[in-house]
Amino acid sequence: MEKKLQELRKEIDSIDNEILKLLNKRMEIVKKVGELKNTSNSPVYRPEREKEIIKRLSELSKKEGGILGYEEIEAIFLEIFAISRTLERKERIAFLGPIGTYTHQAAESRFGANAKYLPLLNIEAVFKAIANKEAKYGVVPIENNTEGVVGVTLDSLKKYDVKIVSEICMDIHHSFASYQDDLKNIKRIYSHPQGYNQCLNFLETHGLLDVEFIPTESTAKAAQMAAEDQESGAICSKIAAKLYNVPLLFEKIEDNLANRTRFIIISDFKTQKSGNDKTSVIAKTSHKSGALFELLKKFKEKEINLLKIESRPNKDDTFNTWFYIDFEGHIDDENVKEIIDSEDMLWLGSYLRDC
Ligand SMILES: C=C(O[C@@H]1C=C(C(=O)O)C=C[C@H]1O)C(=O)O
Repeated sequence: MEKKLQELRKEIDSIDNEILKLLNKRMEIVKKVGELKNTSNSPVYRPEREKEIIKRLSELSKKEGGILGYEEIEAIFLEIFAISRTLERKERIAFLGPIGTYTHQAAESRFGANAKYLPLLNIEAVFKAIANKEAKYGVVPIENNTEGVVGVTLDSLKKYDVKIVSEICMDIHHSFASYQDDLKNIKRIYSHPQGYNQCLNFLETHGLLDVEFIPTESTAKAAQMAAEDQESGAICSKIAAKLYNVPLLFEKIEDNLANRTRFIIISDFKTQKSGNDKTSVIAKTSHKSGALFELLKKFKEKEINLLKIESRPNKDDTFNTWFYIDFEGHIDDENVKEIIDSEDMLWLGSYLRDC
C-alpha cells in the first residue's frame, strides 16, 4: 500500500506543478486586465463575469464527465477570483464586525481570506466608510428570511451616496456557547436581537427564556462578551465561539432550520447587466388616495416583476413613510430605466441576482 500511495502522491505533485504554472500564467493576464482597468479607472469587481465563468466551467465539467460539480467549482474559483482582484488593485473591504460575524463569513465567501478587511462595529459605519472612500466595498446584512429586513441598512441606503453592486445569500446557523455546563447557572445571555429572536424555541425548551437578555451589536460581539463573563451564554456563530474560545454547547439552535440571510455588497459604481439582475430603489409617494396603487400599476404596465416592497418611516414629526422596492431587471433595460426616470425614485443599484 505504501508504494502505491507514494506513486499516487507523485502523480498529484506533478499535477500540482501544472496547476501552479497555469495559475501563474492566469495571474499574469489578470494583472494586464488590472492595468487596463486602472488606466480607465473602472471597477475591478465584475460579479457577472465571475458568475459566467463558473457557469461555463461547470457545464464543461458536466459535459466531460468531470468529478467536480457546480458547488466545488464555485468554491475553488471564487478563491481564485478573490486573489486575482487583489492583484489587480488592493482594495479594502469594510464589513459589520467584529471578526467572526456572519457578515465576515459572507465577506470572505466573496473576497477570500487574503483580502484587506476593515471590521466596523455598526452598520452605519460601513456606509460611512464607503461614502468617505476609506474602503472600496462594504458588506452588510439587509434581510433575514425569519426576522425580516434590517431597518438600519435600508435607512442607510437612503442616507448615504453608495450603490448596491452585489448580493450574497447565506445559510445561518446559530450556536449556544458558554463556560457553564449546567444551564441553570447562566445569569445572562448575550446576542444580537435578531439572533436571539431566531432561537426562541430553543431558549424556551432549555428554560432560558427568563434569563436576562443583553443585546449586542453583533453575534460575534456576544461571543466576545461571553468570553469575559463566566456566568453567561452567547447565541453566536460557530466561528465566533471558536475565535473567542467559548465552549460550544449546542449547534443549529435556530427555530427555523431554513434560516437564511441576504447580505449586500455596497460600493460606488454601476455594475454591468448580466441578464439575471435585480434592481433596488427607494420610492416616495404623495400622500393622497391611490398613490401607491398608481405606482404599482406602472410596474404591471411595464411588465416588471416586483420582488419586495417594504415601508420605512420618514423619521420626522409625521407618520409618513417611504418605500424600499426590489424588482427584476437592470437599469440598462428600457422598461426599468423608464420607470425610474418617470417616478420620484432613488436608484440604489442593479446587480446580479443571488437570492
Ligand atoms: C480579471 C478580471 O477581474 C476580476 C477577476 C476575474 C477573474 O479572475 O477571472 C473576473 C472578474 C473580475 O471580478 C476581469 O474583469 O476579467
